[in-house]
Amino acid sequence: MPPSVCLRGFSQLALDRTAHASIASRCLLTVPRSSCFSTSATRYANPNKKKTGMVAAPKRGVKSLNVKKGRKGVQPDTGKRPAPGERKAMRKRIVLSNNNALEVSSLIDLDKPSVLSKKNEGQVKGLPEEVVDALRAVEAFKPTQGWSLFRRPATLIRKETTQLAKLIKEAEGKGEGETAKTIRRVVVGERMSGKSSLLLQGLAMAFVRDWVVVNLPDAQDIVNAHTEYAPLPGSQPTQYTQDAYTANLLSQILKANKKIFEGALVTTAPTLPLPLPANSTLKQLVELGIVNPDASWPVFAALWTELTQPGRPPIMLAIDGLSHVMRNSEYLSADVKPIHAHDLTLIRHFVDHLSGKTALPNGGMILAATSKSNSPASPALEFSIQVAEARQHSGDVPIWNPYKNVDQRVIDVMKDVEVLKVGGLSKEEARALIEYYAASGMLRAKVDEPFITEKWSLAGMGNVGELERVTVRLRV
Ligand SMILES: Nc1ncnc2c1ncn2[C@@H]1O[C@H](COP(=O)(O)OP(=O)(O)OP(=O)(O)O)[C@@H](O)[C@H]1O
Repeated sequence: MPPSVCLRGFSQLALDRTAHASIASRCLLTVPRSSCFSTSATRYANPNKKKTGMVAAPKRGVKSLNVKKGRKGVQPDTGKRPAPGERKAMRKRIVLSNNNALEVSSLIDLDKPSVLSKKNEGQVKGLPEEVVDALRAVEAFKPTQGWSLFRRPATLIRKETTQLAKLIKEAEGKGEGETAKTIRRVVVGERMSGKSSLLLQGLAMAFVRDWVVVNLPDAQDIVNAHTEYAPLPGSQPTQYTQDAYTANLLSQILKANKKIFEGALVTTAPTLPLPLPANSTLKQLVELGIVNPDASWPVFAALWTELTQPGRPPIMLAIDGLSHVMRNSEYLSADVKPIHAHDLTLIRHFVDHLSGKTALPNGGMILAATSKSNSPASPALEFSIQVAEARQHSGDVPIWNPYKNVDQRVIDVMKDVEVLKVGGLSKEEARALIEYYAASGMLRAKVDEPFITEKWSLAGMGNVGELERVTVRLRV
């Protein structure tokens, strides 16, 4: 008698075989001529015809399973395309309020009697609502600046702001024995040191003091060949007008200075290509150029003549991104030669004032800001700035390398312009700004001496843009 273990083994084997047989028979029923457990025999017997045989090209418009275009799983973008100009509008969008920030109850606005006072130094001051509107109209706010972080626009009055305020006072010439002056300055400094913001503060002070403000918000827009241009008839050497840009500039000037223009009558007899009714106001004159861009340059010239008549307010003429206009523009002349930026009428108008060739009889300021983030190379401007700095600090005046070509037109414009250098904030200024950030609820940290010292050092000894970045933009 075989042992029971052997019998159990045999019976199990028999059961398995019957099971295999039944599965095999089922497989044979469904897939004849192919084995369930090994496909190799079948594969060798029927080699894949697709690899060797010809496949008809997929028909156009018919989705073929065998033809896949692009990466696997990537769906074609069927979203709505942005309308022309929509992306630029988004990029240039200015947000001046943050509803999540707290209202700072201690914030006092700048006002006409005290705006130029030295007492404001080291304090954060609010910009009055009408000044905010005017600054917005002249595109003084930049999308890269931190306005969208706070409840409403406010700015730190730093020592450079006080210097600028002193110059504005000097330009007004309202003190005893003083006369109105034309002050010319170029704002220079490190990247994000607050040059554009200082220019904005200058414009704000001018608005508060009821000056006429003309701002060329971004020099790049004037020279990058994005706007139409045409030679000015009778100009020698040829100058070029930019009608669309000038008409838009006139509309910005009108929005920002509406109150003054509404109350001032045209006193000269300007030569215009279109008739102007008798006893028109400056507002009507400007509107003529806005509605008829072809007449925009003669209207701008006529407006300037009007503004320089005796008894008119002082003028603030400003530009941001100076290096863009201190070189050739992107425009080409009729003989396909680059047009120098100084041959564009608007820029010519600006540089004539910056160089001191034309003065402002009622006083005022020509203010230009350089940029370190968006500035094309202008060796002549950089050299002129170095010379001006050396002159002001009685240092060694650098000498131009005689083997290098120089843009003499730039050197001539800049030859006696002074610079206003924007440095780092002092610790007291940094404290005032950090305390304002904390009061706005945008900084949730204990503000004490070690904290201020740490942030001031992290910001490269008080670089205001870096200070903003390491405190409120990073959310410590
Ligand atoms: N007086 C100020 N009060 C408050 N914030 C300021 C002040 N000045 C500058 N800032 C902030 O510092 C940042 C840099 O300022 P701004 O854009 O004026 O620098 P910039 O020197 O013009 O820079 P760039 O060289 O890159 O053109 C901005 O976010 C701005 O909000």
